[in-house]
Amino acid sequence: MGKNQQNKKRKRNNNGTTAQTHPVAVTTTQLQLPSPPSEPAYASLIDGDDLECTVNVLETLVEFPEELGDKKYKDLKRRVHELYRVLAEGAGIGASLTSKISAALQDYRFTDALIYLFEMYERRLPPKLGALQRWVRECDATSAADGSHGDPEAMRCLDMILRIANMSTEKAAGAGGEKVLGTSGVAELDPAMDAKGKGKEVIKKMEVFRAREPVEGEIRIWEMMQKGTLFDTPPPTPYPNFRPVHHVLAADRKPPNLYDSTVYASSPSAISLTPASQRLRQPPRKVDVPGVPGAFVVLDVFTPEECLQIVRAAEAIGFEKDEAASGSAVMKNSILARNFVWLADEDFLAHFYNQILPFVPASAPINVDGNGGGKVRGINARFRVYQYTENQLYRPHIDGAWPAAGLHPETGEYMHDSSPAHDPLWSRYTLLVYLNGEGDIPDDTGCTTFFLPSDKMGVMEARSVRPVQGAVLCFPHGDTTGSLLHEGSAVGPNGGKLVIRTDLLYEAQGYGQFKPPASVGVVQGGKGEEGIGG
Ligand SMILES: O=C(O)CCC(=O)C(=O)O
Ligand SMILES: [Fe+2]
Repeated sequence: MGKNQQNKKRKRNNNGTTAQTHPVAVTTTQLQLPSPPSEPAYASLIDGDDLECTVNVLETLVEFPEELGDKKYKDLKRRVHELYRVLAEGAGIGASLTSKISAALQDYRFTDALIYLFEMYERRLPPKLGALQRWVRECDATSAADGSHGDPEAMRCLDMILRIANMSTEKAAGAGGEKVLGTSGVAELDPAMDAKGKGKEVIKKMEVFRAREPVEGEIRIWEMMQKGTLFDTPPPTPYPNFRPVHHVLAADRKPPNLYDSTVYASSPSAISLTPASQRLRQPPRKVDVPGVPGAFVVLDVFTPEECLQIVRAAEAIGFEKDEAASGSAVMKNSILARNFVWLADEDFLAHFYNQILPFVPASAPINVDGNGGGKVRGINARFRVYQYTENQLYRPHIDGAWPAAGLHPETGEYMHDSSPAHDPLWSRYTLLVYLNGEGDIPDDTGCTTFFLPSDKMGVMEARSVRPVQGAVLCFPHGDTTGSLLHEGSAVGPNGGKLVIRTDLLYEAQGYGQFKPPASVGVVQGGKGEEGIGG
């Protein structure tokens, strides 16, 4: 028995009971006859020596933070993180600020929101991922097809939200994260800005990133769709090797939608994969996205012919419209793409996974709260194939984590979360497969654009990635360290963009109590939910 446990036992034996008290009515007379407790009230739950010992440990770690790199502190770090949140929320500061920020954003009171956000940032109060995602959605700071960005005040709020989201990584990342810090350890407001944050450019547009220059052999799928040449002969109905496995009525979607949603499962021969010997450009290779930590493109994962087959299936079966019917998801001015929800078959998934496996992180990063660390295990079978036409976009958001969708092995029933309880899988990275590229999308439009805090408070860097046919863009999402704020930027005149969104799955078992927040990953879906859990 350890010293502290012995102590605890000794104290209990002395009293005969624990010091736990029950609420009793107290009269003035009783108050005049105090019997001072021999120990402070916390003795009932935490032993005085235990407490002292804990304080000592924490003091030492504050003095020697490099020690925290050791794996043995995983549990401690997680608990401290939870304690900090409880403290902040218990004092009512975090909770009330969170709701004030939400209310201000909902009412377009961006200046008020900015003040509360700055307070949250200065106090270093850690918000929950769900709150961050909601705020980002409420800013609705969408840019336009001409490249102009959203309301400058909304963009400034986004900038502050990003800095709040990055607080824990700044501390954890040391030098790597320091670029957003001012001399006091907290980024400072730019003196050139007035109280409303006006008088400065909000977005610093960086050069568009091309993972590769245009090459021979690209298939202009959008052009074919426009010209009516996607199919040589009218496609058969029902479309071969695809079958509906799940249908949700518009009103039952979360949040309610104006349109129903159907999931179509493919069978193994649905997409015929190009034999290795006939692949013109291989093998796949990885290119990091400059200035966007954690984001990279894997080129030539799919051939142009494979991309074409996917779009043919989606078009023949039908892209569905997607518009939230009520609630805050009825967004202010965003125009959303249409989508086709495809539950990919094992063969296709295995091919996709093998193509990207050499380039993806073998294990998920461990967050400051101790979550993460699970091994990479596969790709989420639930694909959302999106089709954006001119001016359509996907407003800025942070993607949420998702479970592994699949079919029940015996009943064949669609399961939103198909991984067994003893071996849970959750996503950690977003995968975006570009089905078309340069030839179909007018110059520098229709990119996936990341927003990052610059070294000036109130100014964000916009870093756009140009779609390249058959390439896959990968980046961290959910509560993974370094989750990235991004948008599907508006497509220019006469253009069309086709892209698949899915996720990279990691083991969640045994790595903290990782579970996505309630608003994330538990919704069934289309784009309406994406602002929350996309
Ligand atoms: O279309 C894009 O470039 C981005 C799509 C996206 O962010 C998503 O599906 O989560
Ligand atoms: Fe996204």
